Amino acid sequence: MSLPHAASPVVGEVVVPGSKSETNRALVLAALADAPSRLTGALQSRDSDLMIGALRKLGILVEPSAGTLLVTPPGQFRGAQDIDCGLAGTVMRFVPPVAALADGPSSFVGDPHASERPMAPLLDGLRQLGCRVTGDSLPFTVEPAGRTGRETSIDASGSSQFVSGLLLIGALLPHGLQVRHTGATLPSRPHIDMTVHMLRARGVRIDEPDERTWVVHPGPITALDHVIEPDLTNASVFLAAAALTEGDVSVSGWPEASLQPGALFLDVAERMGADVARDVGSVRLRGRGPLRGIDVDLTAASELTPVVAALAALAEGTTRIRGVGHIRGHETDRLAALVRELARLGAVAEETADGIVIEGGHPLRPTTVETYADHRMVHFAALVGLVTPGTHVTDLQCVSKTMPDFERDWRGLVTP
Ligand SMILES: O=C(O)C1=C[C@@H](OP(=O)(O)O)[C@@H](O)[C@H](O)C1
Ligand SMILES: C=C(OP(=O)(O)O)C(=O)O
Repeated sequence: MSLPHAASPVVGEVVVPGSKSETNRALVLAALADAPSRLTGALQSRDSDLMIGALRKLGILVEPSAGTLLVTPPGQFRGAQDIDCGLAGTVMRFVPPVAALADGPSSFVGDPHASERPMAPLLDGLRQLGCRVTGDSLPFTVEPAGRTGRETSIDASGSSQFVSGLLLIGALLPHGLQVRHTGATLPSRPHIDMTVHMLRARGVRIDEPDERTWVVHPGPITALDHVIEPDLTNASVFLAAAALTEGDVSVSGWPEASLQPGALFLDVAERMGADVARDVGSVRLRGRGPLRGIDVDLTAASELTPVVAALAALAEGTTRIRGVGHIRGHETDRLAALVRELARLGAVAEETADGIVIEGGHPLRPTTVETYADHRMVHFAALVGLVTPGTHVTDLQCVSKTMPDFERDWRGLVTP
């Protein structure tokens, strides 16, 4: 599948769909709440469809109604077989804890590569709460037997989603829940903060006695109608197009304050030399000539790595991305995938223990970029393709994980 080349600077305004992270949390919290909730602006994509499918199997009612989703929790969750997680981290890490509240065992399955994604710390956490769990990666089963524990100690250096998944159900456990992170590093902290924030907004009391401990007090999760923000990590792809082509792109609906780590892209782009104007309700990025390589720690926002890697390959000088070793466990081993595809494009890049170093400024040659079923590898390839005519991808379909209309919106922006 060929990707569009930008014959002139990319200029335009884009509206991106709802945040995957917020949508899937809002769905789970609505399922756990004490009454029905209405979600507005929810993402419609493979990951949100998988979340809805998984929750429906456990007995939750999700009904589209006038452009919103009405979510009705069941009186009692029911155990279910073959709950499909696809390749969605939020489904495989957030739904098993919900299944731990069901009336019987549940089993979970996923895409072939999903079995490579780390699960053991979350499943250990459920075991510490008293569940019987078979398996340490997909497929696995969760049996709620004897769920009386209150304290969990887990190593969440592989994914912040282990912490978020447990926190989501904490208030509904008889004695609440304490989660303690034992590992040396903790990625994607803003995503944990998003979980805590959304729980607090629903009346849940959570203490954070130190940087690695969360205490959730028992009590109801109050139903809340929720308006979901646009997905800022997905927005970064469109903004990056302006950075690369001396263009001018605005994203409307940009929240004034957001816990999404995608918002950190604006700082990265500024440091690389783009002009960013933050206005009320929108953000505008203008490219101002060649970008420059930077040394950047993306521990908090590792989702941005493929986009930043594309900019780095086309920037002057060296870019070092640190703090993202755990993305070897994302949709694919993203560090290996990026290094391999950058080499195929003629760029110079190497993996480090916790990231990637990319030497910019080497002329890229057109090639067919392998996507490894990873939506963000399509974003990477699309950005390279803007300035490298003849770039193709093996599979565009995988963008449907979070942005089914990516191809339409991208072509609409690049070749209006
Ligand atoms: O909780 C979430 O919604 C997410 C947390 C992060 O996971 P990791 O901590 O595994 O990076 C992020 O990369 C992922 O895309 C979404
Ligand atoms: C890591 C990602 O997804 P997931 O929610 O499947 O972990 C991502 O979207 O970049």
